[in-house]
Amino acid sequence: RESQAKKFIRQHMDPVSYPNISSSYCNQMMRRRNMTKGWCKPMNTFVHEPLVNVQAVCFQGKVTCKDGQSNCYQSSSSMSITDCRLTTGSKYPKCAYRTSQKKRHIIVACNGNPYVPVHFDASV
Ligand SMILES: Nc1ncnc2c1ncn2[C@@H]1O[C@H](C(=O)NS(=O)(=O)C[C@H]2[C@@H](O)[C@H](n3ccc(=O)[nH]c3=O)O[C@@H]2CO)[C@@H](O)[C@H]1O
Repeated sequence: RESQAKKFIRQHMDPVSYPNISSSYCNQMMRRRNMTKGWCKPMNTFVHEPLVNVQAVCFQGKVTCKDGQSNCYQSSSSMSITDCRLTTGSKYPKCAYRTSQKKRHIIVACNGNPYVPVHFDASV
């Protein structure tokens, strides 16, 4: 069984493939990281920073999560991310994504011991 921490890494970490992000990056990565099985995940962000830098966010600016919980943290610096958003005409099992590269502060939820990211809440 996949831990929440491992799931976060699978779904949101891609430290290596910045900056030559092509327009097909999301179509490839959403499949490769298993987010197009059974359904097309509507929205997903990949973070192009070293894992240790993203893990450090759990000890940065405390903010309220979208779900009202208080275990969310906003990165003090902006990070290179790629947002993958399902296109309107997309029909399962053909999951077609728009790839957009951004520099944003990320907001993650953290849990457990060690206290690590377990959920990607938003970017600002
Ligand atoms: N406070 C918490 N503390 C601890 N755990 C918490 C907490 N909150 C949720 N979980 C857990 O996380 C799990 C999970 O998958 N939540 S999810 O909302 O569906 C994820 C969103 C995100 O993947 C993606 N998205 C969204 C925006 C964006 O910019 N970038 C971007 O990628 O879209 C998804 C839907 O929005 C779930 O098991 C829930 O229990």
